[in-house]
Amino acid sequence: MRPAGPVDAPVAGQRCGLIAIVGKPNVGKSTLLNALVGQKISITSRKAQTTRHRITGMHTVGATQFVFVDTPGFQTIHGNALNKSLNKTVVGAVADVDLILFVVEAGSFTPADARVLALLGKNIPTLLIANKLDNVHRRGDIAPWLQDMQAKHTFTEFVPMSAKNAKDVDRLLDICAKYLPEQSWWYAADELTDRSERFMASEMVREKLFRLTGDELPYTSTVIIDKFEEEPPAKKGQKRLLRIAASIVVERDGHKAMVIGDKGERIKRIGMETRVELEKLLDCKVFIEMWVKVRSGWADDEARVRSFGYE
Ligand SMILES: Nc1nc2c(ncn2[C@@H]2O[C@H](COP(=O)(O)OP(=O)(O)OP(=O)(O)O)[C@@H](O)[C@H]2O)c(=O)[nH]1
Repeated sequence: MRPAGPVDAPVAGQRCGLIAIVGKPNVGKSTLLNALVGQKISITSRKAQTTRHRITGMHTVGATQFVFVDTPGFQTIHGNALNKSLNKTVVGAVADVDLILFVVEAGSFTPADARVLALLGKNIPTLLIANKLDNVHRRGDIAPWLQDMQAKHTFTEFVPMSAKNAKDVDRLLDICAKYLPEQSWWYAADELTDRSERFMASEMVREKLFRLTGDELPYTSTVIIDKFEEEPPAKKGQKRLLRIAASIVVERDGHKAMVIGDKGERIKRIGMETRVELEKLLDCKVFIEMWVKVRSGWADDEARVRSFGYE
């Protein structure tokens, strides 16, 4: 998982290291990653289990390069092939990092949180991120809750915060910096992610899909990018053009109708919102075509899960 080596010769005073963000579904891991990186690189939604891949996001400030890994929310309820693959990703992500951010909702600790915590070794410094503090109205309740939490695991520090509050996020970056070893940076200072533009496009479609279908569509739907072609700018001063064709794969005909929406309204909107955000993120013009395909039982079929890129 660690990159092969420094991009440049060692530079005195530089710090660089890996930070894993772990927690049960929906506690705000992707929101936190985006805030820490300062750009939207990981999708978020109100629906649990939107994140399926390990995403590396970078943030370089001063002499320090933070390299973040986002993990899928640890899923223990369903034992299908997709979920087994998700769980393996989480265990792999925490084995080899310099710091772990264990994210929970402030004031809450459920059996699902406990199952994730049980995966974390004792040797890697772990911060308890008590997120969504803005939802806690009785702040006095937090101190006794933190004491209970210390009895569950030896956390190096407690960080009550809100991933939506910029000051809290800056404070967390300062805290993280001191856990990173002195070594040369792995990436250039302006790199934000090691995922490809093609991957970012599929994630963006997936986010719009989840947001615009509300709770109706099961998380077993997925997105495949069938075409991703780049054309250089036609004239100087213009932007390059990306031609993208994306398929939304669902399990049933009824789900297909849901994604398409009345007179195709919903799929049109998914395409339009994806285009607007991708144009901003990738600084280019985007032309996107969308299709909906039905492949029943794909989430239960291990070979298919692999062929869709979930190892
Ligand atoms: N009020 C409040 N809401 C938050 C905060 N952080 C995240 N959220 C919301 O919590 C929901 C889940 O956030 P995500 O970032 O998608 O959660 P996740 O842990 O990555 O979820 P999975 O992908 O399911 O593992 C979204 O609706 C966020 O807007 C916070 O600090 N305060």
